[in-house]
Parts: sequence; C-alpha cells; structure tokens
Amino acid sequence: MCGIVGIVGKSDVNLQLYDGLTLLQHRGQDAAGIVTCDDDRLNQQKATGLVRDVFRARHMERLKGNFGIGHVRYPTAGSSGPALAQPFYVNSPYGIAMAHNGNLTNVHEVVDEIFQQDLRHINTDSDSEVLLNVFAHELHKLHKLQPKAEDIFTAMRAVHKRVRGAYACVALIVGYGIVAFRDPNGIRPLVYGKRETEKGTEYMVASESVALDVLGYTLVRDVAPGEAIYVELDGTVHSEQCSENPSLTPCIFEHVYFARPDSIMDGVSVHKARLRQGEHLADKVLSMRPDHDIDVVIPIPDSARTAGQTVAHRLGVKFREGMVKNRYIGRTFIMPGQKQRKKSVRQKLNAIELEFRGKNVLLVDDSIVRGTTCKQIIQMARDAGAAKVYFASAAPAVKYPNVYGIDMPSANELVAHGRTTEEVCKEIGADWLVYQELEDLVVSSSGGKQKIDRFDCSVFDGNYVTGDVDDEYLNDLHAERNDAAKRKKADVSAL
Ligand SMILES: O=P(O)(O)OC[C@H]1O[C@H](OP(=O)(O)OP(=O)(O)O)[C@H](O)[C@@H]1O
Ligand SMILES: NC(=O)CC[C@H](N)C(=O)O
Ligand SMILES: [Mg+2]
Repeated sequence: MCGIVGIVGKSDVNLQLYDGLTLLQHRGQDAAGIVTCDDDRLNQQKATGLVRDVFRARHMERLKGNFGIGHVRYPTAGSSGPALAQPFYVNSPYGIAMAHNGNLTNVHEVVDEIFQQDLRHINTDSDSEVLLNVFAHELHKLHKLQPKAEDIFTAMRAVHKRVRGAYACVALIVGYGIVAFRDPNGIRPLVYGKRETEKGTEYMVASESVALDVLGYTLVRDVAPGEAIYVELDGTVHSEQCSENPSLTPCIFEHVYFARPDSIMDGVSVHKARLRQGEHLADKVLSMRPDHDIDVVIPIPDSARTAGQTVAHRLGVKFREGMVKNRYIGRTFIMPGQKQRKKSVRQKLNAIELEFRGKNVLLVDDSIVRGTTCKQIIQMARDAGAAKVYFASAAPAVKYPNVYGIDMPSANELVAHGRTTEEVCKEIGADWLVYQELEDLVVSSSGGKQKIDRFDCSVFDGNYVTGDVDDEYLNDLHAERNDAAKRKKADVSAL
C-alpha cells in the first residue's frame, strides 16, 4: 500500500511534498522519493528508508520547482531495494515521472508486449515501471510536439485497455503539468483538492484526504474510477472518464487497517467505518455470549483503537488503553520479513500490568493476518496476569492472498487459511476468539455520502474484482513472493 502525492503550485512545492509524504508514511515505510520540475529540468531524490531519513536539507534545496510528485513505498512487486524506489522516470516523450499505488495483475504479459511490440526495455522487476512505460508509449504514439488534454486522455484510454489490476497514480509531464488517474475499479484511493494563495489556486492530489487537510487544501472530490484529471501548470484543470466500464469497488482493507482514521475515502469517513465495525462486533459478542464475563476491553494500538471504543461501549464494560506503543517503531505488518515483524511487535507494545492482573480481558484488534501480533500480545496479557484472554477481530478471517497492493502473496502464511475459528483460537493461544462477519464489515463501510455497492473483499472471500486472478496466477505469486523467496532474493542482492 503505497502513498502518492502530486502538487501543481505557485511557488516551490518541495516542502509541501515532503510534508504530504510524512502524512502518508503509514502507507509505506520502505522507500520514499520526490521529483520536482523547474522549467524543463527534473530534480529527484529517492532512496530506501523513511521520509525523514531519505530527504536531507541539501536534497530539499535541490528539489526546486512549482510542480512535483512524491511516493512512499510498501513493495508488492520486485525487491525492496533503492532501484525500485519511486517515482520512476522515462525521458521520452517529453520526460515523464510517475508514482503508483497498487499492483498490476497482468504485468508479465505486458512486459513481453512492451519489449516485442513497443521496443521498450524495463530495467527493474517493478510493475510501476511497466505502467509508466505503457503510458509513455501510448502518449508517444500520438506524436504531438505539444500534447493537449485530449491527447493525454486518449493515451489513458489505451492504458486501461492494456493493463489490469490496481493502480492509483500521479504522473508528472515535464513542461505541462500532472495527471492523476485511478484504475476502472477504483481499488486504491485517490483524492484531489485545492487551496487559494495570493499568487493563485494550487492543486494537490493524494492517496488520502488527511494530506490535503493538514496542508490547508480543501477536498474537492475523489478521482473517480477510470477517470483522469490533468492539471496544467497554469492551473487549468481537465478531467475525463477514460475507461469503458468504470465501477467503484474500493479495497475494504483500507477501512480496516491501511488508511488513517481521519481520512475520507470515496465519501466514507474511515473513523466512522471503524466505529461501526466495533458496534457490529460487540453485537456479535452479545449474540454468542449473552452472559459474557468480560471485565475490560483493551485495544491493540494503533489501528484498533477506534473500533475498540465502540466494542466496549456497546458491551457496557470498561475501555482501557492497557497496551502502550513505542511511537518510534513503525507498522509491523508492512515490514518486509517475518523475523523483523516478530521482533518489532515486542519492541513496539508493552502491557500495563494493573489493567490485566486477575481480569478477563477482551483484546480487540482490527485484523489478524499472519497472527504475528496477536500471538505475542496474548502471551503478554497472560504474563501480565490476565485471568482469561479473549480476542476479537474487527475484520473477518483473512484467508486469501492480496493481489492489489497489499503484500500478502501466500495463503499458507495467513493464520486463518485452512483453519476454522476454533483452530485459529488454539493457534494464537486465546481462550476465545471472535471474528467480524463480512456482511457487517461491508455495512460498516457503506454508510458514507455516496452509496458504494461493492467492495474488493478478496482477502476475506477470495473474489478478485478484476476477474483475471486464477489459481495459476496465485501459484506464481506465491512462488515469487513468499517470505522465504523474498529472503533468498535479499540475500543474493546483498552479495
Ligand atoms: O496478524 P498480523 O500479521 O500480525 O497482522 C495484523 C496486525 O498488524 C497490523 O498492525 P501494525 O503494527 O502493522 O500497525 P498499527 O500500529 O497501525 O496497528 C494490524 O493492525 C494488526 O495489529
Ligand atoms: N503497495 C503498493 O502500492 C506497491 C506499488 C508497486 N507495486 C511497488 O511494488 O512498488
Ligand atoms: Mg496493529
């Protein structure tokens, strides 16, 4: 789940891009990059690491220009090394840089096609580099010395025909402006906003509205599925639907885990969705255990804090922040290897004993994926003297791989894959385990201003909205990206 940002401003945009990326850091911790354009020169800084480590004062000084784009990366294709940090760049036509959130599902076919038909070389195993080259090729084909909005939209229409999967993107075209676009299913989020300054209106696109809020931009709206929005350097905005069959099916896991609660996505407040998740979860607890003996509800920080509050309220029991989080450790789930994830959970969370001793505690987390977090937390709760440790997940059991920008490539790394709830309960060491019903999760996310008929719930139900993901694809993905395979790749590249 990467984070992307793009700004067409009236003065240097480097600091705004930096701040925007910091606000999206929760979406990707592996690498960060910014590209700005000053007259006809691109300035770039990208590397592995967190935003605060990648950009030094000397880089920021160099990143001159009134328009630019940025990216924070959480890898789902290729390695996590510096060569795959984004934005990517191609020099022809015009000079284009691109930042991508999502994952293409037909990348192998497209790579062959790009080489055989378009005579283009892809130098990394990043799907984002492929996407950039498809866009560049389609724009090049039109052979316009000065591209107009309609040319960009024509290229975009061709891109949607060639690639499949999830892609929320922002591209910078040297000398012209930025283009924001979203795949025909709108799987990954993308919003745009504007702000007035003395020098005129500035425009910003970002993965999440929180970045607009904090930088003083007003949210205009979401980029629609299949739509492209082109902002020229003078601030002229063009938009067009470029897909033949757009249909909004956003990824529901954004509401469960990825997004910040203060973001609004496709009209849905993530905070509200999580509050509703907690209510539904409590109702399920009450229906299964009307005479429950829970003394206290303790959320697992950070992501379960919101749902935990409504679980406790609905159950009529105390809510206590009994787990303290070390704010200097990043998100563990999006770390690249299991060893690092395991170690980080203990470094990150610690129990306040007096909230546990002698009590029947209900631990609430947003989800259980590999089981890394809950296993250790349950043990911590026991070590802190809890009498009974119950566990509630605000999402249903995660049983299937994700192919749209979340690095869950292997079913057998998921603790609930092929296991019943009772078996998972035993595996994680809880006294009782309850999962949210998928129907209730969907209802929790559907309450926004615009009615969303369908979500991508593939990690819960195995239905992939792009319709092209079959067993063969999933087997290849597993072989390429399971933890052991990634470790092997990393060892080789370290030689
Ligand atoms: O079952 P697992 O594989 O452990 O994955 C699920 C856990 O990982 C995430 O937390 P994370 O630490 O990444 O981020 P957070 O601080 O936002 O909760 C998520 O919130 C769960 O706690
Ligand atoms: N999580 C994402 O959005 C990843 C983007 C892209 N597939 C990459 O691996 O860099
Ligand atoms: Mg968590």
